[in-house]
Order: sequence, then C-alpha cells, then structure tokens
Amino acid sequence: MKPVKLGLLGLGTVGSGTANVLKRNSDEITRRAGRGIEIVAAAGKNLDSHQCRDVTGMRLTEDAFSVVNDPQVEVVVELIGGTTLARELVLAAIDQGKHVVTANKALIALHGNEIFTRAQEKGVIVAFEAAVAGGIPIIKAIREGLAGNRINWVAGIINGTGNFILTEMRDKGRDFQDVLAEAQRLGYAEADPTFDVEGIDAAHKLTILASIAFGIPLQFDRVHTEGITGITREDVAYANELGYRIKHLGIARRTEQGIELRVHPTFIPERRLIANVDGVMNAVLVSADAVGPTLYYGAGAGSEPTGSAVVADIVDVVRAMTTDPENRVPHLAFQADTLADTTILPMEDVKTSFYLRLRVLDRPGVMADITRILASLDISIEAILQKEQDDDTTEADVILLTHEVREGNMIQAIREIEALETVKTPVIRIRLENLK
Ligand SMILES: NC(=O)C1=CN([C@@H]2O[C@H](COP(=O)(O)OP(=O)(O)OC[C@H]3O[C@@H](n4cnc5c(N)ncnc54)[C@H](O)[C@@H]3O)[C@@H](O)[C@H]2O)C=CC1
Ligand SMILES: N[C@@H](CC=O)C(=O)O
Ligand code: NA
Repeated sequence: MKPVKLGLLGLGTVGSGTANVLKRNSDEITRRAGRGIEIVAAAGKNLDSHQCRDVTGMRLTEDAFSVVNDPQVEVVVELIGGTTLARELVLAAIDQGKHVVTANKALIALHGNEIFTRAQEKGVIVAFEAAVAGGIPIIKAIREGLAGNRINWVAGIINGTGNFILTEMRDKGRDFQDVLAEAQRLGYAEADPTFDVEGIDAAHKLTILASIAFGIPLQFDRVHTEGITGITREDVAYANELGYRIKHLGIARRTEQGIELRVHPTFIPERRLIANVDGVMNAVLVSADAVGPTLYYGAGAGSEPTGSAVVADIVDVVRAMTTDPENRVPHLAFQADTLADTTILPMEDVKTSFYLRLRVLDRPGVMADITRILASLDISIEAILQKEQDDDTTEADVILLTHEVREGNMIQAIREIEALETVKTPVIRIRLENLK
C-alpha cells in the first residue's frame, strides 16, 4: 500500500518534534499503522531556523494554504498555533475532505464545536491528543479507556510552564521572570506566555477535558480562570509548614447542582501523588465510578513529548481512514447528538475549603472578631496558626484553614474581615482540595 501523505503546518517546537519522531521511528510506526507515513509538504515562517533533522522529501514553503490545498496531502497536521489562521486552515482542510491532527488547545476550546460539526458533515477526523497535557495520552484514556464509567471529577496539573515555574521557585528560590524565560527557551511556553501564567492555557485544556469527561459541548467562556502570578513565597512556605503543596489545577467536577469548571492555584495535601508532580511534568487525576481514581503522568510540554502525541493521532487517523465515519470514536467521546445541556455552576455556588492569610494588629479580640464573622457565614475552621513577625512585634500573620464553604459566603466573609480596623492587609485566599 502507498504511504499516507501528510502536510505539516508549523515547523517550530512541536512541528519539528513531530517530524523527528516520525522519521526516527518510521519502521515501528509503519508496523503499527499498517501503512508508511510521509510528510510531503511543510509550512513555516522562518524556514532557515527549523529544528527538523531530516527534511528529505518535504516541500518547504511559507504558504500554509498551499500545503492544505496540495492535492497529494491526505492528512493536515496543524502546529502553527493561534485561533484565526489556524481555524481557517483547519476548516479549509475539512472542506476538502482531509483529516486533521492538531495540538492547538486554544483552537479546539474556542472553535471545537464548529470544527467537529463540520468534520462530522464531511466524514473526516479531527484529532487533538497533543492539545491536553502534551505527551500524556489523556484524551485516549478518558474517551476510550474509561468509556464504561460515569466520571465524577477530573483534576489536573495541565500547564507545564506554570508547574515548572512553581517548582523552581519553591525548590531553588528562583525568580518568577527568570524561570519563565527559561521555559520559553525550552519551548514549553505559549507564543504569548501570559496564556501560561494567567491560567488561560489550562482553561483551554480543562474545557476539552470537561467535554470528553461529561459529554457536554466545549464552553471555554464558562471556566473560572486564575493564574499563578499572585502566588507568593510566604504562601509557598506556609503551605509546606502545614503539610501542603500549592499546585495550579484545572478542576471539572459534576455535582447535583451542575458542573464546576475552574482553574486556580490550589493547596493539596503533600501526601497525594499529584502534589509531587514537579517541573514540566503534568498529571491528570480522574475519579470515575467503576474504576475509582486513576492518575496519568508525563511530560506536559516540549518538542518530542508533544510530538509523541501528535504521531499517535496520525497513526490513529491512518488506521481509521478506511472505517465508516459513523463507526469511529466520536470527537468529544459521546455521540454528537447526545451532548448534554448540563448547567455550569456559577463560581459563587462552588464549595471548597480555603487557606486564608492575613496580617493583623497583635492585640486581644482580633481573633474573636475574625472567627465571629466566619461563623456568621457558616464557615467552620479546621486550623488556625498565628505567627508573630520577627521585625515587628505589633503585627502578626494569621493563617486559617477552613472546612468546605460556598464561595459566595467566603467572598462576603473576606469583605467583612478586610473592613476590620485591626486587619492591615487584604486577605490572601487559596482554595484547598483534598482530592479524595
Ligand atoms: N510547545 C509545546 O510544548 C506545546 C505546544 N502545543 C501547541 O502546539 C502548537 C505549536 O506550538 P509550538 O510548536 O510551541 O510553537 P512554535 O512557535 O515553536 O512554532 C510555530 C510554527 O508555526 C509557524 N508559523 C506561524 N505562523 C505561520 C504562518 N502564518 N504561516 C506559516 N507558518 C507559520 C512558525 O514559523 C513556527 O514554525 C500551538 O498550538 C501550541 O499551543 C501543544 C502542546 C505542547
Ligand atoms: N504552554 C503549554 C504547552 C503545552 O500544552 C504548557 O506549558 O503546558
Ligand atoms: Na495528551
């Protein structure tokens, strides 16, 4: 049988990783796919600076549309990034009946509903394993491996850059900007790194995870999103002292009232495996009714780890090319006409525990005022720690861990606590999850 012909859009970190993995492992990949796979055309902007080790047989061009429109190309691999041009290229490929593989989580999170509808009409596959947690085969695990389960919740460290920054800051006391620059050099960060540090990239990925876990449409605009820029050394140190680690998590949870979709820094007990996932590694913990908890761990970013996921999708597409479209694995795990219109919970109705830190005047009655406000809003306290400041005997840090509370109540309590004359700084709050 003739080899399958690919058109590669993007020759950057992931594009070159994909090309290199395909070339190096071509014998085994061919034995798995049942056909040879070759890149016949590739587009990139700075063609002199690509990292592909061997471009034999590839027509290199700056014109991405010429690759999509190349009559030889049967499968388009989109690794350019962004959502405007990438959307046009992907829709053009679909309209020509070409299958698509992409690592672009922003594209899927924002335009996936449109893209999958069009793909279904045209009977083509749009595969996106590399879009979530890089090299970890998490899409396949949830969509296929857990197909017998009702999934209760998914919680993941799903941004490699952010986890790399938090780890280096905690372990080596390094400066935020310095570690971010290194993540950019290593090819982990997005073209706009605020996507990594402000939680947007993780929200893109959580949108996708929630869809395939619960059978709901992609709803990026419903994700509550916070990044890691507000995390301070003090909170990292207090977390350690209290037996926790701060991790940036994406959480999608099904409750009786609706689905929670949230991305934010989180206190996690240090004895949990996921609390010990460091550096650029990602991990996704899935709680499902039949299998119980399962944990998926691996490189969340980087050239060949992400290339590994792209190539796995290419192999899947090649294997499925001859299958009747009706009998393929549905894009979002559930048959498209069965996606549910489940309520997404407003953040103020989400219940979590909290870590609170505030600076107070060290005088009698302060604690009583704070605990009175918390009690009046149904917030019960799990632990309190008071720390005198070495340099100032008139002020102290108060650290509180609470039991589960409705977010709206916590916002109100913080408003009232901050209005106390004895409270000197805004209250720092970080949500706390036991992940049991
Ligand atoms: N870097 C990583 O570790 C991961 C990246 N991704 C995703 O993979 C995609 C690619 O990311 P990277 O490889 O890191 O980006 P990159 O910036 O290293 O590479 C982008 C490539 O696209 C080319 N390109 C951009 N605009 C173009 C245009 N108008 N015409 C032709 N070529 C154009 C650039 O020249 C470059 O070759 C993004 O969607 C990203 O979110 C997903 C998982 C991991
Ligand atoms: N910028 C992303 C790349 C992979 O998706 C990350 O750091 O996780
Ligand atoms: Na993946």
